[in-house]
Amino acid sequence: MTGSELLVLDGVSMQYGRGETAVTALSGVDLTVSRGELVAVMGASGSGKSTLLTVAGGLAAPTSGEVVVEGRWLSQLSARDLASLRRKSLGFVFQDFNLIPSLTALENVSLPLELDGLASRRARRPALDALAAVELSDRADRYPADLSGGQQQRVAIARAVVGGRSLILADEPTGALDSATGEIVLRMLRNRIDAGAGGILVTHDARHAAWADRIVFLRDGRVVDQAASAPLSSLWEGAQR
Ligand SMILES: Nc1ncnc2c1ncn2[C@@H]1O[C@H](COP(=O)(O)OP(=O)(O)OP(=O)(O)O)[C@@H](O)[C@H]1O
Repeated sequence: MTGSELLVLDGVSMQYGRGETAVTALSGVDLTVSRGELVAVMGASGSGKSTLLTVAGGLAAPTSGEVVVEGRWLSQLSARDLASLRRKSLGFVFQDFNLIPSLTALENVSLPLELDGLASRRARRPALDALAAVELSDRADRYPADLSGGQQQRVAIARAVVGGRSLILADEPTGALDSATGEIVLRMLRNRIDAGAGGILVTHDARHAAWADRIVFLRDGRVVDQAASAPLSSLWEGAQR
């Protein structure tokens, strides 16, 4: 490792169940995500995309192989240290936003910091900064129900990066949004990555994958191809002309 890697998957395989009913969801996956890098993961339904995020985020241990987040081998961590690393280093963004309806945008973004033991008074400033970065300062006191889908997803991105969380794992974050709103959300995600985070973006949409630096294609749990996204985005731009 060179030190700029936020995430390394080294020969990661994941099997659900045992015996005849066992399903191999990932098979020998090698993947690195560095600071400032967004990697899109594409593949058919059932190809292992969500499993890859689950394993990368330390939510499940792989059957074999190693996951290294910010230089720390997840297999070597106690359950407590793993939970702490997840809270401090990782941010998840889901298709359905997953905001807490009874909390304002600001409170939703503050929550991970408060769960980490920061007094809510002290969590306010970094939470406001994170909301400003997704251009939602003026919506800080609104509840999720008063925000559009795109605004809710931008709050979710703010929550994912608040307090210097460095690795963003996004599972179809644009799935519930129309394509123009999806583009705005991806631009915000891209801005956060350019500011020094790193991320994985699972998407079915090649136009959205074009926001990434690299695209990894999964089939039956294996990485079958990798491409720089530039040719894809120029293809798309060409098609728009
Ligand atoms: N908890 C589980 N128990 C058993 N099998 C599972 C479980 N989760 C996923 N699988 C299986 O593992 C394989 C990969 O699933 P996964 O959800 O990672 O794929 P995916 O590419 O994210 O699919 P989709 O695009 O439909 O969300 C599939 O065959 C799926 O049925």
